[in-house]
Amino acid sequence: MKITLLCVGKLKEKYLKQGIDEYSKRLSRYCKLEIIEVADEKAPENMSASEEEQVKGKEGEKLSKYIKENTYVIALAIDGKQLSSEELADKISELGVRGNSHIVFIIGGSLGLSDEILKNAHQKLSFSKMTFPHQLMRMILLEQVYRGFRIINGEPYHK
Ligand SMILES: C[S@@+](CC[C@H](N)C(=O)[O-])C[C@H]1O[C@@H](n2cnc3c(N)ncnc32)[C@H](O)[C@@H]1O
Repeated sequence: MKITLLCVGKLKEKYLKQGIDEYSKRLSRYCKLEIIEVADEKAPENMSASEEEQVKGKEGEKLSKYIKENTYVIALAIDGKQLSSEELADKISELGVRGNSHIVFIIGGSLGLSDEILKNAHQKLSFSKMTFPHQLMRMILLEQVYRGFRIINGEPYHK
């Protein structure tokens, strides 16, 4: 199975880089992992709502270039559907069985994802009602995907 993380913005924090490297290494046993970053647009304070939409739209266009056919697209969104770790594992497993062996997770930038990206995704996934910084979200997602593969394979993992 191939897993792509499609992200707006660069990963800058060293401590997060270390965590992401660790989970990428662990995941290499289970899937082919690819992390793609697209540049974020400048988003100064005090932008109007329409300016914010423009920023998200431009970022969305950059993301779209990397969304290929025959992939299952999961957009991370606060108002998406919440899943337990077991349910995420089931989803990954089900997609693998159905032959959708390429999942693309999309993480937005500081303003979130464009309506277009959210509308076209197969699923919107929420990790809670709280807002996480996009760089941290990347690591949390990788940990949950790793946990998912451990669950699928019936392998022990700390509770
Ligand atoms: C800083 S957040 C964006 C906040 C923005 N105000 C919004 O409502 O989307 C950056 C990205 O991280 C992801 N994210 C942050 N918190 C999340 C959560 N609780 N569940 C799912 N994704 C989340 C989303 O992809 C979001 O676009």
